[in-house]
Amino acid sequence: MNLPVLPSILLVISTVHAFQYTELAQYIDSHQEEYVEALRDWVAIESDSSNVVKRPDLHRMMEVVAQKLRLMGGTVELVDIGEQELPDGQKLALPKVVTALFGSDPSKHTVCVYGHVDVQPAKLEDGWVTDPYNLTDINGNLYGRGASDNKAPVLAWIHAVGAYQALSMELPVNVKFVIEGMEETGSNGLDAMILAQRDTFFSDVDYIIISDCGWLSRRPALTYGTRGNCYFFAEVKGPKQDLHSGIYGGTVIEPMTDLIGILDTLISPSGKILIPGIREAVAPLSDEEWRMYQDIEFDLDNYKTKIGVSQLMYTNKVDLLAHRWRYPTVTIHGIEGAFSDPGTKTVIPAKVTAKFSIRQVPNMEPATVKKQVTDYLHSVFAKRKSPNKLKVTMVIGAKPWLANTQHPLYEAGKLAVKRVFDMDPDLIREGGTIPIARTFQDVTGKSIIMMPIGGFDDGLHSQNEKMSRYNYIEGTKLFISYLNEVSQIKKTSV
Ligand SMILES: CC(C)C[C@H](N)C(=O)NCC(=O)O
Repeated sequence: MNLPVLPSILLVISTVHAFQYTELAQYIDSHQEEYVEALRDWVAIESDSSNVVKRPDLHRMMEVVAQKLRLMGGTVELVDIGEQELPDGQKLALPKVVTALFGSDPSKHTVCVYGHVDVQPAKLEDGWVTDPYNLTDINGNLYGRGASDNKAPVLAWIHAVGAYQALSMELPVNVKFVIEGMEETGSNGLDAMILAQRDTFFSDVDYIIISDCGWLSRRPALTYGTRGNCYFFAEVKGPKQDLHSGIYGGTVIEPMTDLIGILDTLISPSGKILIPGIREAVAPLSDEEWRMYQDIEFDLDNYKTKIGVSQLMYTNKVDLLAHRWRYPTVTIHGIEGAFSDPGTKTVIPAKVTAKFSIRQVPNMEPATVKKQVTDYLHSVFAKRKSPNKLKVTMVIGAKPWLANTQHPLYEAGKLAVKRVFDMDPDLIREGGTIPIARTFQDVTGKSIIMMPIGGFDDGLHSQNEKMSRYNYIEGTKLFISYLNEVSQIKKTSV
């Protein structure tokens, strides 16, 4: 006799959800300026994790995050993750990791949102049009270091929770946060913290959500893979101090010449990695992957124009996407000790250290890569019969991460994107690295989704990094909607 009532109950439930979203979305729109101001405050903190001089700013950044979450009534902790040993042996306190909890209803799913608030270095003289630490709105784009990577996405998650609270709406899931301050330099200390808290903080976490990446185009995306990264220092040491190149040039075997010589053996001009064993380890591209890449809308000419190059390494879409996402590559980032100021100093640098990295993909193993690179560089160096000394160290060894796109987390993501943007998302991989993604997966055994809100042209790590207001604000609505969709996932899904 109760049966006829059922459809009207369903109608009521779905109406309530639709109503909630509209109200929440309106709330977000009407608080847009406040959110931009919050981002301005965060961008103003020079939380550069690679510069030891900026470490006090980084500590302050973590305090600011913790305080914001405390003021919202979260259960917040600043977790001490110990010290970092610098190359000269000096010890430096790592920025504390902020953990927070909103809600602990055992009948609900618990999601853990991971993000970071440290940034890459940025100086006006690098070619920024605006002060990198003064958020500047130009035509709806918010320029500032860390705006997209990853301060706005972290704030968007916090604001999504805040909107539910402000409207006295119950959060559809329990929400935990893990916010760190060392992502850009390899997430030092975070692996150990996750391992230590596996059976406490992480024990009731069902799913992990990361929003530390970007869309491929103007279409929203869900990300199911990231490359890892092995970062190396190769130091060549010669004379006891720098020398005049006129007085001594031609008589000494120069460290820089040795270094450039060995660097030139890492990768061919056409992008072929020359270190034995690296290419052989890579999982072959499957037919299914090929089809997925083929189906993605991606304009190579537009890509070329955006980054300002006349020619790309590959001329077809599938090859280009595959080499961006799921093949390794070698990048030489810079040489410490080299003369790089304006002017014409005539010096023979006594000690030079090259910094290069190799992006990792399945089935590469950082420990194996470390040995392959070290052995190879020493063998190439030996052939030069140089009296100089070579030292190779791997300073970051982050593994790649790959998710199952059939998991209900991705279905929920598609529904949330559809609701907010009225279109289906691209399913993409990311060429960059989120060092902790794989650790989360291996240590907690939980499923992860990456839900980017950054634009395809945000200029991460580059001059004039930005986050558009549109992505920031609509992204916040996406997170609001996603929390609701995740709450609908059947409790049995791992
Ligand atoms: C696009 C990346 C995944 C963003 C991430 N925050 C990052 O920059 N990681 C370090 C890296 O070098 O990839």
